[in-house]
Amino acid sequence: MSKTNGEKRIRVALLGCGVVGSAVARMLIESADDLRSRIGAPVELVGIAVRRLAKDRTDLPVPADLFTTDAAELVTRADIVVEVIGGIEPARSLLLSAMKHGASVVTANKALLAEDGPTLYAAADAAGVDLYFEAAVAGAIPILRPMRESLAGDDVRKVLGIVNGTTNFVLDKMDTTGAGFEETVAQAQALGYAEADPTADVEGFDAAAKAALLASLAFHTRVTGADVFREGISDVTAADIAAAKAMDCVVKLLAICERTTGADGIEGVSVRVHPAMIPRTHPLASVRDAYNAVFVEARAAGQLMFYGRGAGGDPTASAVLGDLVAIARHQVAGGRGPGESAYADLPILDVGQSLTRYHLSLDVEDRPGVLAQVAQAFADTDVSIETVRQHIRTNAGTGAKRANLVIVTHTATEAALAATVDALSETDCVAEVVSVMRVEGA
Ligand SMILES: NC(=O)c1ccc[n+]([C@@H]2O[C@H](COP(=O)([O-])OP(=O)(O)OC[C@H]3O[C@@H](n4cnc5c(N)ncnc54)[C@H](O)[C@@H]3O)[C@@H](O)[C@H]2O)c1
Ligand SMILES: N[C@@H](CCO)C(=O)O
Ligand code: NA
Repeated sequence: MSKTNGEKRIRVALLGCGVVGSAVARMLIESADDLRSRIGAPVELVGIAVRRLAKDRTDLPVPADLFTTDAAELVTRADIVVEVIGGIEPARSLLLSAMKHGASVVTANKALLAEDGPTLYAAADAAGVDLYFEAAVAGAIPILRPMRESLAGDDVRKVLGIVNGTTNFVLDKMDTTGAGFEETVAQAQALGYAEADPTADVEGFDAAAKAALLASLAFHTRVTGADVFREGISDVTAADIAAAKAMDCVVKLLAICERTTGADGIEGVSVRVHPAMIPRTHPLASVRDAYNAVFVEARAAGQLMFYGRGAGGDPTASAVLGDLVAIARHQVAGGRGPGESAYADLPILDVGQSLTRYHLSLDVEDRPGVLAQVAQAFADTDVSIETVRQHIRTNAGTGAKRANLVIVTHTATEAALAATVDALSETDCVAEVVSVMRVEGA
């Protein structure tokens, strides 16, 4: 902290002035009086690092001379550095330099934290400063601080969530309006939900980074984005959405983090992100639009649910400002927030050991013995069938008949199901395994 006219003030440097950064700048300026009262000292925005000075930012209530392209210099003269640039570099170097110069850090950068969080925690420890990142997971929803603080005395067993607004928006629109995939992704981008490169959202990288952060905090174990089994939604078709509807289900991109015992008897952490069918009666099915929701199951607390806006400038800025106030209070009153907690150091379980139910759609011949052959492929690979439905289709030209078989399994391991799919592909009456989707929450 520095002093002006004998009054302590907290100098804030903002790195990045995009969707989130501009909302943070606006809130810092417009709520200055309230923030001062809540913190016990005034907060002064001392600079905003941008890539181009020439851009028109006259809509922001910020003096033009606060903008700079020299982020490296800016981080050396702040008490709190807020990073909303995104990406690995230069964000990481800037944050490490900020901490070295004594600043605490607020970041919304899940990609960086999921790749190299321990380096940032170590730098925060070495400098005796705070590292807060509530905005990095599920935007406005308070979920990381509840995990780091409120649940610190409990034993978290499972975290199940919808943590990507863009994909939820896309899947919801596909379900309710029948709109196409590309069209809804473009809409999500225009609304400020999607990342600059929507691949990160659509292919599940964004959700995987968030799952890694949630699992690390929940299970006191280092989990990186690369440890997370990941499938995105780009292969989800209108037929999958219709198949889910026929089962009274919806398709959601889920992040699933579990502390569980694998088939080999070893306790570990299972973290996966993939699309799954969930029953329409499940609370997560009613998470619409770009909203996010996270379920937490803890031994003593039981089930908890966190719900709200997971993306967008203002909601994300709300989480950033919350962190900023927490840190500023520490700077006024002394003390630090929690650092890294990775003492449990549990192994990351292979995805092959995770258990779920599956929905399979098969294109098969329509002749005697087909069902028996298909059932044999399941029996041989130790996967138990729960239901089978068959629809006969007649080719209008040739009159030839084919069947579409829809099979839902009982709970099976991912490894066993993969073996079933291999066996089906080698069964001569099966023309194609059209789709395989996991079924959760039933
Ligand atoms: N948009 C959201 O809903 C949301 C929600 C939660 C977290 N986040 C995270 O917040 C961060 C920012 O996201 P965003 O949506 O505001 O992105 P954005 O692309 O709108 O903004 C990033 C800004 O940083 C600027 N920038 C890039 N490199 C820079 C540099 N070296 N110096 C100065 N400025 C630089 C870019 O020009 C851009 O204006 C990301 O880490 C993102 O994952 C975003
Ligand atoms: N692109 C992200 C922003 C929030 O991290 C989403 O769609 O949820
Ligand atoms: Na959050």
